[in-house]
Amino acid sequence: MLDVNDLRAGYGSTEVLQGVTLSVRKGEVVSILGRNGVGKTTLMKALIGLNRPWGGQVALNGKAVAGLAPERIARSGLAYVPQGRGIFHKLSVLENLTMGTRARRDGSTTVPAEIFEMFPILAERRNQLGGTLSGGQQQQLALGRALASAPDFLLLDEPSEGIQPNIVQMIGDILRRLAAEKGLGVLLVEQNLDLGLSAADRVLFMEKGRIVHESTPRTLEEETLHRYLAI
Ligand SMILES: Nc1ncnc2c1ncn2[C@@H]1O[C@H](COP(=O)(O)OP(=O)(O)OP(=O)(O)O)[C@@H](O)[C@H]1O
Repeated sequence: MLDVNDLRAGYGSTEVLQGVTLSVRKGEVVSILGRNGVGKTTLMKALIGLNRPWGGQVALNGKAVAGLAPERIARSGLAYVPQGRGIFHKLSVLENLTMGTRARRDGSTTVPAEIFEMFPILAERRNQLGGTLSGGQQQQLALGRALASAPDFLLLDEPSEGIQPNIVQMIGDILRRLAAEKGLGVLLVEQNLDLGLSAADRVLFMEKGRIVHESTPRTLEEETLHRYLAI
């Protein structure tokens, strides 16, 4: 579903992504783990078009999307939950969710009812300003907004950052469900090993702008965590 080949990107004259190659199948959850600064966020931004790739290919459902504007990539079915959530603080919960529908391919601007079923707190607080929600509620809003675009594929950058363990677990359960029931492909960048391992079918380790190791959560060896995460 998502095929990335030899992707390169950076800032100024510094190449951060030095040839990332990976693929994620329909219905699969893949985690990317790696130390601070190895390029995980840069990878997310290059995939969604916020950083223009310097080279390489990105294909979504077989369609080449590298170098397209973020809006066009979003309309191709890729949704992004950024690090820090990126919600609109001065807009209501419902308005935030409606922003997500802008990337829908069917032109609908109605927030799907299933988003409120998945996140009951968003239904309860639909008229409240985004900025007044707690961190965990904002993270649910960011995920709900991404899902409002009815994507085929979801990118998440550290969704567990700064939120309570019970919400982290809820997000992990939802990602698994979306993959299993809707066939969504999910690529997740995480520092939180619990979420990164419990939600994933496969785990990729990143170092110096490349994917250097792959494992399944079940077969992962402690030595690998030590080597790539210094744990
Ligand atoms: N806007 C920017 N301009 C210049 N350099 C940047 C910019 N953003 C990131 N970098 C640099 O690119 C490298 C990779 O950063 P990136 O944020 O992708 O890493 P990361 O693996 O996501 O780390 P973290 O877990 O800390 O978010 C780092 O050396 C960082 O300092």
